[in-house]
Amino acid sequence: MTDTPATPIVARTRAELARALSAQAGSRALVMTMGALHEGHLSLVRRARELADHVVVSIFVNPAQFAPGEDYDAYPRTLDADLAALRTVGAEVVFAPQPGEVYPVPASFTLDPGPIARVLEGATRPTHLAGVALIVTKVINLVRPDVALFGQKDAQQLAMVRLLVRDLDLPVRIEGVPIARDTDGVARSSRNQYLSADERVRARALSRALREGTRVADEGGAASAVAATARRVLAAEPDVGVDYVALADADTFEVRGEGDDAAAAGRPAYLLVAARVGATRLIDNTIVTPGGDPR
Ligand SMILES: Nc1ncnc2c1ncn2[C@@H]1O[C@H](COP(=O)(O)OP(=O)(O)OP(=O)(O)O)[C@@H](O)[C@H]1O
Ligand SMILES: CC(C)(CO)[C@@H](O)C(=O)[O-]
Ligand code: BAL
Repeated sequence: MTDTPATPIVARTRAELARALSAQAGSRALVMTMGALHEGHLSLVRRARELADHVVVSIFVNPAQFAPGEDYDAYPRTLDADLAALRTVGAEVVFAPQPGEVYPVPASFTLDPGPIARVLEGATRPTHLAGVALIVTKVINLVRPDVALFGQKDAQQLAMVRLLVRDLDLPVRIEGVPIARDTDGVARSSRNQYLSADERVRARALSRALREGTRVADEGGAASAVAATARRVLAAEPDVGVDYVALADADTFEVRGEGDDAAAAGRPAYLLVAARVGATRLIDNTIVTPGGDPR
């Protein structure tokens, strides 16, 4: 008998979700997304299938994590194509609610992730990670997974989710999944759809900056030299506006400043970049281990 993956069951309400979950026995993995699925998302689902008997994917463009003026309305919504893609990787249940189902009354309760929400992504998007924390908590409570998977592309989000689970004792294991890249090095991202052909070429500067920074670290360069090299690569690309280039400790996500070279030497750190290519804001990162050479 051939095992043809079925089209996932789509639950649009909490009641439909509860019904779909009640039919599952065994362990369950959750992959949360905002849809417009690409190979990065599918790699999370494939890994989820290795880790649990059942996989639930949420598709929800979460208004709470967008500030006024950001791209909440423009964000691509492609549910039919998403379901077809999920069929190929064997996700069984898709939770795809409308905002009114998830936030049924004007919500009064908020979550403050603390200092991690105020640096880097949080400096540019001050309410973003609080909005992510809220939806992650809610969907984990609704789905009750054994394991939830998040991409390392959103490294700060992953670090924040680990803190959330630790601090609030959420009964779930968090698994990070490596960044999926296109053949030109660009990290897969739903927002890549916004790029013109010319901008798409310019977007390569982000991963190039990470590669150059990694080279400097591998040659023994100190954290400040690694960051300066990545910054130079981005500055050389026309029409690319840098929000930040930074290093953050891989364990604590403590952001390394000027003068932290000695503390950063020999410790794995995220080298993180955020930049606007035309009107599209992209992020990327890699892990480096800076040395002690200030250059
Ligand atoms: N290239 C990628 N590699 C690994 N994980 C990814 C990648 N892109 C997204 N993810 C992960 O998929 C999950 C859902 O992300 P999301 O739906 O926001 O996709 P996205 O492509 O990051 O979208 P956006 O362009 O809005 O940032 C997150 O855990 C995110 O880190
Ligand atoms: C985790 C998430 C699905 C919450 O809306 C979102 O922030 C994302 O797609 O990374
Ligand atoms: N992947 C992060 C979701 C956001 O930018 O809102």
